[in-house]
Amino acid sequence: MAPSMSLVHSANTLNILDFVVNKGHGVKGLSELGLKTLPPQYIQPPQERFDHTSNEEENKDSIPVIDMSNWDDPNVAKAVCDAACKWGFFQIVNHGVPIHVLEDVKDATHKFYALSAEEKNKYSKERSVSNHVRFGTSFTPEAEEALEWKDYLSLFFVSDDEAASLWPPVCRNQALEYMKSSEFMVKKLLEILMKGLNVKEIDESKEAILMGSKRINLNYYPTCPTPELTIGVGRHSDVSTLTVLLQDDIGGLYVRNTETSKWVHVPPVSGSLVINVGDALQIMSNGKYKSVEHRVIANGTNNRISVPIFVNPKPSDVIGPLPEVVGNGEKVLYKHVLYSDYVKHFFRKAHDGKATVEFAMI
Ligand SMILES: CC(C)(COP(=O)(O)OP(=O)(O)OC[C@H]1O[C@@H](n2cnc3c(N)ncnc32)[C@H](O)[C@@H]1OP(=O)(O)O)[C@@H](O)C(=O)NCCC(=O)NCCSC(=O)/C=C/c1ccc(O)cc1
Ligand SMILES: O=C(O)CCC(=O)C(=O)O
Ligand SMILES: [Fe+2]
Repeated sequence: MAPSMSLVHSANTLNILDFVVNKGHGVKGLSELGLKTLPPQYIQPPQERFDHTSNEEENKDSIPVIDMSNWDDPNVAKAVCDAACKWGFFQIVNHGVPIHVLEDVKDATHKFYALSAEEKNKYSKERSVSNHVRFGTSFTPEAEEALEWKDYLSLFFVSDDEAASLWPPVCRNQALEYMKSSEFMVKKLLEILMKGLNVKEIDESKEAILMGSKRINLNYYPTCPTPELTIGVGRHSDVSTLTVLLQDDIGGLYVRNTETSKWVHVPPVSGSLVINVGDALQIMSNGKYKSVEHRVIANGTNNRISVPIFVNPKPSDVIGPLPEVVGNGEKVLYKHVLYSDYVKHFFRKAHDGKATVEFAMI
């Protein structure tokens, strides 16, 4: 049901956290109230806001767009490994994931968010029948001083049967199809990246540690009354091995250039997927491949969605620099950590840029 006018007029006195978090309206519900000003809970400290006055947007740098038509082309392998070392981010086109699968999962994301607050709230942390399915808002509201202008549905994949019984029916098949059709591409990318580290083949145990678990998030960034005061997602790096990100045509994702520290926009490219290195691969590669800080700005005129697949080690895996990488006597930068401990550490605090990986530093 649409929020009543009395609710709109009493927005100043509205208990924002109750409305957004407990009642399941999310920031989407807040956006649809038509607020003219941003609730104070969302006002980010100046250093976290996007500085439109700086020349960052004029920056001519951009992350590579790599054509994957020929997986066996050595130039393609070089472009992938170079991008993973320098940027930690690249976009791929002609990647083999059918375009209709990408369109379908974007449509399904809109359909999920079009459900009533009551329906979506059945999947909230408090009500969800499983912690493998979670609808939420911001990142970790309990730990954040300022909230992020974003809602999400996070789905941890265990099996088709579990997904069939637990995942929301409006988006379940489309999310599964996107994950399944990306699998070949992910495996090929990991093969290329491993070759670049002198790891000749991905045997069963390597495959498990690189891609033993998967999580898909359906992100929704509603139109914001004063986008310059808040943020869609704060500065962070992913804790995955690799992330496959599908974004729509709105834009707003920025990546830190590791050489200049400037923020570089990742422009929407029709039919492309954004690939980024996560902390687990940075650790396994002993820092050769970079898990790079990124963030998403809030938008004053459009709703935006994105659908990342996080390809991860299994929670029960112990990760550390691979023997093939540090066998030559190079300085070992990271210790071995239980992957689920690492992920819990990430989720228990607000986004804090590149600080998460300190958990694994020697
Ligand atoms: C630690 C996990 C995630 C949960 O294990 P659990 O046994 O079910 O443990 P808990 O239910 O006690 O959850 C641990 C904490 O993580 C929180 N959490 C549990 N899933 C979630 C959840 N999807 N969302 C945000 N908190 C959660 C959860 O609320 C809880 O916080 P707290 O209550 O304060 O102890 C476990 O499934 C695990 O190790 N998974 C490994 C694979 C995995 O999910 N990897 C994460 C890839 S995600 C990634 O790279 C980036 C994600 C990201 C996401 C949002 C961003 O803005 C930016 C980035
Ligand atoms: O929405 C985006 O473009 C990026 C989202 C993101 O960084 C994440 O979910 O980890
Ligand atoms: Fe991310």
